[in-house]
Order: sequence, then structure tokens, then C-alpha cells
Amino acid sequence: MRKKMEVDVSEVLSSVVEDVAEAVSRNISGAELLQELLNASWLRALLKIYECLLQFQRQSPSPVLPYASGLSCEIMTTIQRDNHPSAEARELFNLLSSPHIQALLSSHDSVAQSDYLPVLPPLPDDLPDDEEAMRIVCLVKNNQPLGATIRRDEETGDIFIARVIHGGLADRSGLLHPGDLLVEVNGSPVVGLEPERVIQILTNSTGTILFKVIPHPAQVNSDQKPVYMRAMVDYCPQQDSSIPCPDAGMTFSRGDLLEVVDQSDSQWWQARKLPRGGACAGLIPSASMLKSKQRENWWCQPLQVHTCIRPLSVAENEDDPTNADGKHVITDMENIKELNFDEADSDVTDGIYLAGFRRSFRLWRRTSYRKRRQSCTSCSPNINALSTPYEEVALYQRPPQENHRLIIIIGASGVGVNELRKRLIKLNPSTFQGPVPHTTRPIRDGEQNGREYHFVTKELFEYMVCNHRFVEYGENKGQLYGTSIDAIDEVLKRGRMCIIDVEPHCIQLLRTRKLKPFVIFIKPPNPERLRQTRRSASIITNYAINRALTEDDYLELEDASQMMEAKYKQFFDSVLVNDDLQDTCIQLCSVLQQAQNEAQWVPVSWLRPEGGGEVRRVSLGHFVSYQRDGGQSPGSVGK
Ligand SMILES: Nc1ncnc2c1ncn2[C@@H]1O[C@H](COP(=O)(O)OP(=O)(O)OP(=O)(O)O)[C@@H](O)[C@H]1O
Repeated sequence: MRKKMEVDVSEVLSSVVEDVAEAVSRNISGAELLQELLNASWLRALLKIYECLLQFQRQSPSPVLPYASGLSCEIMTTIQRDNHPSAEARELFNLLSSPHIQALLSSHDSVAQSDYLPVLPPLPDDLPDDEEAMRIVCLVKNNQPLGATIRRDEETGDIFIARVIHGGLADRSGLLHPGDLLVEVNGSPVVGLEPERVIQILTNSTGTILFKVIPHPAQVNSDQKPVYMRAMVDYCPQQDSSIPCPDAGMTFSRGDLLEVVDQSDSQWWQARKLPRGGACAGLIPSASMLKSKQRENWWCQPLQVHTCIRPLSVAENEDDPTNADGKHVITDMENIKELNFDEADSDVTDGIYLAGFRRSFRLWRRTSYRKRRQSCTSCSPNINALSTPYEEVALYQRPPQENHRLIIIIGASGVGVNELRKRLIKLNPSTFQGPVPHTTRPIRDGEQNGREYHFVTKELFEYMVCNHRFVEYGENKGQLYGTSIDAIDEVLKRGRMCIIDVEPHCIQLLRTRKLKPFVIFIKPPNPERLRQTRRSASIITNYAINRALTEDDYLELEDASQMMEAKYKQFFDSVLVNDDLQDTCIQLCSVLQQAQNEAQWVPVSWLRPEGGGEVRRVSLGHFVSYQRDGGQSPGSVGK
């Protein structure tokens, strides 16, 4: 086959094309694609060249003469000397003097003489042994920044390249490296100049910039694999006086996914925002640098007392919605009414009871969050002091045999979290389920232990609290209510998808390797749509009837939602706007599908085998080589 190919490749190709055409007529999948490829004109041209080269190799032709251009000059001179050249001679003269023919003959001579390489002038004999190699780098500056920072050695006044920004102009040239000594810029010596002056020269230069550099002697190109981080804090280079070059800095906010391409400097890393935020990386503070900044800020902050941290019973008295709504304290009669519609609220779909939607349970949740939010000014969105600035993440796809990821749906009270959760569970109760809550309230007629609630004694409830068995718990009208970890486990062990709705401060507690929660934040639509869509909506109250939303409710909902997003957005895997209920439900189903069946970014600590060990990171095929440049740069050439 190989021999035949050498004889006539295009013949072989034609026979392959015929075979493939037959396969296409028989509808063999992929054959069409192959046929298209084999018929491509570029492939045919390439094979023709290949054939010619093979022929050339076999015949190994030698030039008739290696000086065709010299001969043509001789002929032209002879014709010129003739006073009456013939018409043919004149035509030959014109042909030979045309630039195309001259270029062709010159190329012929180069090939004939095997004169392929430029011949460099010999090195002078008197070069001193310690002469440093100088590199001349020519970069064409367009609108992009050069992508390098500089630093000055305060003792010698030497200017060095401090760092080269990944993906920037300097990096792509491959000719400037951290540690290179900058000698001249556009013919002007820079040694001893202030870095700001060098930056000015560079900023003012347009078009081609010529650098003379002495390369750093120990340039080691170490391949650094990118590391993926979730930002847990906000950062703005323009507000950071310590950044070596604000223009080269990268702004990010909590929740942003960062591809850290260079960590060689202990203070300043280089990163890109994902999904692809441009080819050029930006400077970001390293984790240790951010932590020390956080510590500084933390010490400078005035002491704020967390009024939300109070004994449960005291907090609960204030939380009583009868007080909040300006009514008198609950009477026995009202209790009876509540009991009735608590039962009426129960839901059974296809013989399956929908747990976790009882009025008593929801009332406790509603009032406790509202009061917690109102009572504590210290829990403002910007309190992030001493938190981990970056969380390393990796792509994780749930293997089909593993439990489903826990689904946490959160949102401000009244936005529709319960409505959505209920619709979802009703839609497919054999797939979606909520955990059965615990309560100390007595079991009522028609109720079953483990269905509406796990009915437990106060002692058992308190024992579970002491053993950290509750994700959240609280008190309503003297009875305790809570959602336990065991109830969540129970749903997951049954192979179902556990959908819970908790207060946002519980997210951190649930972020474990075992549960691998996926957090969905439900947002209200714009103010106009909110009021339009909720005309017939009602919110749960402590009285016999639910009531319509008032203007105050809308304002409170919008405010609470903004606060929640501002404070917890770094934990959100998905954000849905609950505009049209039906649409939101569809979107929610598709997000759940993705959460369980597609690769998602999760903290690497969730992927570490129990008892430690290395995590195999998913690579996005982006490798960079870089070297520690050391030192801090007082100046930069970012622009
Ligand atoms: N997209 C929507 N369009 C119209 N009405 C909606 C929409 N979403 C929810 N609602 C209605 O708004 C009201 C409040 O919703 P829901 O009870 O689910 O709120 P919630 O977020 O669970 O608050 P809470 O926890 O305080 O009960 C309900 O009457 C519900 O049917």
C-alpha cells in the first residue's frame, strides 16, 4: 500500500473516494464527512506537491547551470550592444529584464547553489569573555497595553522587567521575561531613570517600540498549571494603593470564577475571569495579601454588637407576628383557627404527602428571618472580614451511582420559594422531595409521625440541638420547629432529589463534601413586573386568612432580596428571576437537571478523598510558563 502510494498517491485517493462514495450511498454514518474531506481541493493540491517531491527525490535532478541570472545579464548586454537587434532579440530583452523573470532566475540560482541561509558576519576576535548578550526586541504597539511591569533596583538604578502579564503583547512576543535588564527604549538609555519616566516614554511611543535588554541569566520556564478559584470578596484595583500597576489590575466581585494562571509572586497573582474574560490576564492580590488587607480593615472597624444573637425565648417573643402586625397577643380562639388551617394546608399528591409546607412551620421560618434581618445592623452585606478570600474550585460531575446533590432554594420571604418548591415536588413527587421537619408540638388528629412532622419531645429536640443535628431550628408559640440533617439524609438515601428552603445563613453549614449542595437564588422581577404578577398572590399570616401583598410588603421583599444577594452571592450556583411562575418552574427544572447531570464548579475540598490526598484537577487545556520575578515593582508598563 505504502509503495503504491509513493507511485501515485492521487490514484489511491481516487479509489478511496470511490469506496467512501459507496459507503455514503449505503448510509454509513460519518462516511459523508470523510468523503467531503477526501474531495477537498486543498488536500488534492497537497498530495500533488507530495508526489512532485517524491519524484524529485527519486530523480534527484541537478541544475544545468547555477548562474542563470548571470547568464541572462550577459545575454541582455549582448543584445544592447547590437545596434540593430532583431524583433525576437528585442522581445527576449524585454522578457529577461522584467522583474518577475529576474526574481525567478535569482531564486533558481539560490536553489541551484543551495544558498538557503543568511550568512552572518563573523564574530570579532577581540570580544571580551564576560560580554553580556544583548537582546533587541521590537514590538509593534497597537491599542493594547504592552502587558509588563517594571521595577527599579534602588541601589544600582537598574530597571528590570518585574512581570510579564499572561496573554499580553510582551508575553505573546516571547522575547521579554521577568528579570530582564532594560537598557534602552527607542534608543534612549533608561538606566537610572525613575520608573514613571520610563512608563511615560512607553506611553508616548506609537507604532514600533525598540527595547534593548540584557536577558536574565537564569530564565527557567516552569509550566504552571492554572488553578481555578471562586472569589469570596470584592476587589477593585483602582481603590488599592498597594497594587504595582492599577491599569494591569483586574476587578472582580464575590462569586466570580477566576482562572489563576500565575502564582509565582507571593503577593500578586495573574488571573483571568471565566467564562473567558479576554486573552490577557490581570493582576490580583494573592490570597495571603488579601487576608492581610482584611485583617487591617477588620482592626480598623468600630465594634458592632450583633443584636441578632439572643437567647431563643427572648427573640421569639419579639418575633410573634401578632405583635409585628400590631395586633394583640394570640388568644386560644386564634390558636384553634390556626390549627384548622394548618391541617387544611396539608397536601397529598398521588398518595404522597408533601412534607414541610405546614403553616406552623412556615410561620416560624417567615417571622424568624424577618426579625433576624430587622434586629441586627451588624449583619450588613459588607461584613466579610477574615473570610477566605478565594475558594479553590474544580469541575465536578456527579457519578450516576452517587446520591443527588442537595438542592437549596433561597429567596426573600414572599418571592415565591415555597410556591416553586411545592410545584416542583407536585410535578414529580417520586424524584423531588422535601425533608420532614421536626417539632415538639403535640400530634393532632389525622396526623402521622414522620409524615407532617417528626413529633419529638422537647428533651429529644434539645438533645438534637446540642448534637448539631439541625440545619436550622427555632420557636413559635412555645413550640420548637426545625429541619434536621437526618431528614435530608433520609430523602437522599431514597435516591430522591432533596429540595430545601433555608435561611441563607445556613448555607455555609450545609456546604459539605457529603451533601455537595447546589444553591439557587430566587430573585423578584423588576418592581413593575413584581406588582403586576402578584396581583392575586397572598402571603401567609398568623390569622385564619392569608392576605394580599401591600406596598410595604413589596418594598420589604425588594430590599430583603437585594441584601440577601449582596451578602451571599458568592454561594449561588444559579440565579433565577421569578417573573412568570410557569416559566420560572420550567427554568428551575432545567437548572436542576444541569446541577445533577452536568459538570459544575465545586470547592476542591469536596473532591478530596476522605482523610486527605491529592485532587486531580480538571484542566481546561491552558498551560502557561512563567518564572518568579521576585521583588515589588514601584512602576509598571501596563499601558
Ligand atoms: N411568579 C409568580 N407570579 C405570581 N404569583 C406568585 C409568583 N411566585 C409566587 N407567587 C405567589 O406569591 C405568594 C407568596 O409566595 P410563597 O408563599 O411561595 O412565598 P415564599 O417566598 O415562600 O415566602 P414565605 O417563606 O414567607 O412563605 C403566593 O401566593 C404565591 O402563589
